[in-house]
Amino acid sequence: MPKFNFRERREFGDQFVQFLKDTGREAVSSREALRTIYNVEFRTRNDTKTPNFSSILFTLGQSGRAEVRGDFVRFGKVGAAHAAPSCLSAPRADEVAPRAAPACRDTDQLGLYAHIQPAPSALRAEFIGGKHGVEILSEHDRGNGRIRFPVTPNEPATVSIWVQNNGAEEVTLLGYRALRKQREFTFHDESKVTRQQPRVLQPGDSYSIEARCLTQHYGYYPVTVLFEFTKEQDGPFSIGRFVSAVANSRLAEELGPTAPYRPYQANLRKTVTFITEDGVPPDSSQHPELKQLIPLGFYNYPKDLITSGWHWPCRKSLAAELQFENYQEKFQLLLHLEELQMEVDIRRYDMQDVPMVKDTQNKRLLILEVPGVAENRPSVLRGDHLFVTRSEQRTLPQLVQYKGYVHAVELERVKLGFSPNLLASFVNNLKFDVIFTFNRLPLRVQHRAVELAKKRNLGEALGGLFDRNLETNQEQYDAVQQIVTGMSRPAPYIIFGPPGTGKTVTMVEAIKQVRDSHVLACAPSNSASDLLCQRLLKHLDKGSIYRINASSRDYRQVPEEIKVRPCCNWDDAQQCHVYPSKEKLQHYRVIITTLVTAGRLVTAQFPDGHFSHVFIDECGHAVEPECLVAIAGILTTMDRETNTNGGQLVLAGDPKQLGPILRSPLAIEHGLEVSLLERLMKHNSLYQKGAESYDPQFVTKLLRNYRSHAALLEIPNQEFYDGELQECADRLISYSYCTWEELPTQGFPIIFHGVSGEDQREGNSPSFFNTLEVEALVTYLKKLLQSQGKRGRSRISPKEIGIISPYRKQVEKIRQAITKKDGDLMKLPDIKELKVGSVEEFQGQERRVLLISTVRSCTEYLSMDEDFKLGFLKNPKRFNVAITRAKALLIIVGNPTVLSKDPHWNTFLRYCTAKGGYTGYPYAEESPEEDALLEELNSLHLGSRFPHMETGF
Ligand SMILES: Nc1ncnc2c1ncn2[C@@H]1O[C@H](COP(=O)(O)OP(=O)(O)OP(=O)(O)O)[C@@H](O)[C@H]1O
Repeated sequence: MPKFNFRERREFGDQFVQFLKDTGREAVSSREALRTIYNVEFRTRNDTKTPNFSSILFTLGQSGRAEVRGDFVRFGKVGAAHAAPSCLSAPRADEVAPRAAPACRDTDQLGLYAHIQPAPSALRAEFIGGKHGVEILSEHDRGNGRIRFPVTPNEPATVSIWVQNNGAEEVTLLGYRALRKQREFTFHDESKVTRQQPRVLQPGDSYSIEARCLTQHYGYYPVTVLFEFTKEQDGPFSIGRFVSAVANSRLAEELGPTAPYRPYQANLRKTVTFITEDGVPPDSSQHPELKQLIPLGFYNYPKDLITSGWHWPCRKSLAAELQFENYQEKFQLLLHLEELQMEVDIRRYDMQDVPMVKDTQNKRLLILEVPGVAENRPSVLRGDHLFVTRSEQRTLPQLVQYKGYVHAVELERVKLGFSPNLLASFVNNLKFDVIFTFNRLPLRVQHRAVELAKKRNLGEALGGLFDRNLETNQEQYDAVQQIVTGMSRPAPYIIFGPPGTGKTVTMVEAIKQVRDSHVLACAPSNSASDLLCQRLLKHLDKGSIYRINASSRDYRQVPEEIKVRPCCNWDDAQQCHVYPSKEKLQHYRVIITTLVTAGRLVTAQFPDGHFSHVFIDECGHAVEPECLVAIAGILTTMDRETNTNGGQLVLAGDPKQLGPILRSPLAIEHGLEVSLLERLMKHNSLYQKGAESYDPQFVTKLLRNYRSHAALLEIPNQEFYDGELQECADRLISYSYCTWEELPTQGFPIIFHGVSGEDQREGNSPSFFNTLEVEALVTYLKKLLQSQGKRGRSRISPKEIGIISPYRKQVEKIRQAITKKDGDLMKLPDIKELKVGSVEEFQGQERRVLLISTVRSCTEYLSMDEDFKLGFLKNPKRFNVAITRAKALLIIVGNPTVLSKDPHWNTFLRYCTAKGGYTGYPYAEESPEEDALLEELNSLHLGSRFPHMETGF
């Protein structure tokens, strides 16, 4: 190997950068493209010997002349050596709670916060940096201390790592070792260097060490290697490298990142004055039949909420216990705080210099590509708006900003209606800077709801916030009878219990039985509202049910059953969801909406007493003001003297399943995370357990599980339900996979398939994906769907299978694999009915077979910051929901090492292993020796702690 010292390599690097500029290619940022230019053009210009590409790139990185992240390279000064990529400045990690999540439902949760990577700390630079002239080099250098090479299962792959002394004095190599053992890796060197048998490296010497990887499984195998040295006057020192081998299947390769991950860049916009020109909204939002009689205020937060730093009087209001007196004030403040956080968060999606083109089908619309919109990043729905300014005018002190209304969202692009002025001067590919906004409507209807609650004196309907002296009725009725007779009024009736115990079924039965009624049935998400509608359709005359979708809802996501028996507000002629007049709506016995869309009924001002019942399913999943949207202005409170016909509120849910989704850590800290259901059950004596049971006048606890095989209930029962849950499922279904040939152990219908995958990200999406897990899922799906009806097993159709993944990006990749990449699966006629979604989208749902891909995997270990890596897999409620959706078979695909760091997942993993359900990548619990890794790192004289160093950049 030719010997070049650091200075020489840097000079060659500088020449190469100049060469790129001279040939007009300074903007090339793909590492592989640059390597080709270097090898094919630059190196062959003359006969001079040159260092290899990896080593000059490494040197440019070291000297602060290039930023290298995976395949992405940017030349130019990046500040000090090892400068951090310009990571986001806001929101800071400590500004958002790890458990917090965006307010938009049915979206990926953690992914949103996953971008908040700790900056690549100086400690990492210190760990990987060359010292005393000693460098570690490899052909497979990927920058930032990473050496990564491909491997094929069952074929050993070997790469050389060079230890090179570019200094002026001799140094001694004392040895090298993997910090965390990785059984796939072995290391070899000619002299078998050890402390007892060290190797002296004279100035200019190189010494080669071979890293060899052999694996039987597809996977990502990372190992952190420490090279230890000593030098006469300077004493001992060490240099680290993150070595990894990757065995990818073809599918995994195809699904890999489409663009290098670019984390959010702080926006550099200066303060300018904007003149706004309004755009053209889509038709349906202009002339609805349903008149808007109660105006909806804007409820903007007071501007001084930011400037005064919400010290006083906010803190006092927040700290105060919730009373009916402060009900409105406290909830409105919490909603303002939540909105402030949403404003901070949405900024990361802003774009600069993006072209728009005219829509060829509708010349009045412009098309904007928005990468990430398909996965709700940013969440953009029909009727929402955004602002654009002309990029070339960016530096002007006064700017015209054009408001564009979203007419349609199609995959990665949106169609926008702008002012005629902009259209008149528009030419295709004109570039714009884009500022996204979020829809404030959900916040506004919640503000109005808490205001109405106060005005209409709903204190008692909200569970007797201050008057708890309600007469109790000791008679034992079952839940349905209680609801039918309305005995709990004015207090709400609560149905609660573990998953699959029939809460929704009980609610549907009660709705069926309440005669002479007008019912509003709601749930927080579209999917749970659809479920209510689907179940009601089985029992009620379809002419008596009406499902109102928000005008922004994508019709393609409405379940077929609701479309086929048209009982929803889709208008074929207008091709949009419409709001019929109040008079028409009053004829329906049951109206079903999401909680937020119920606000539209409030605005329409139905006559007092029109709605006799409000049923809210999955109530624990909504913040209290959100529940209130479907109550305040809808139900009148029953009063024994003045209004005996007052309405009945029925809430169903499980406080152990998913709670409300919030962004603001302040709002969470001060109670917005506590749902109405949870607050009533925790703090209201009516709903507390008496000596033996709950008072059936107000509450029913359901404990018989009609959904799942006993093996599936074991862990949730033990971890969350004190063993009270009883197995009552129909065994024809729940035992239907007990003899499936793919089960590691017959009779135990759970497969825990260990995959040593890799966390990946692409483009500007902070969400993670893991293509090796997709590969494993696809293999199981084929086995399930292709070999049907064997060994007494009933046939299964795609609609009886569900796949859950906590990350939006993984959901997208799985869908792609099933419907576009895998030739066998995409051919299946009903494959589109196989639901793939986040845990949120599966709350309340069930499938005969359920697969879960947990995504997060080991990356470069330097610390064991498992908290960060696990992210929202760590949330017990999410864990509980995910593993309780299956009736007969549950398959988990994930990394056991990572999952075992969470107590619940670890219990589950141990359980599966003990029962013989574990398969895939061989996994053994970590030895205490491995757990001592952190201590060892801390003893390397590289600083006192190693937080967050494992994350890839
Ligand atoms: N009394 C019953 N007899 C037989 N099957 C029942 C009974 N009650 C409910 N089921 C069935 O049990 C399953 C779960 O019911 P349901 O969805 O209502 O439960 P849930 O408590 O709402 O669940 P989750 O908490 O997951 O939302 C459904 O398949 C339902 O048909």
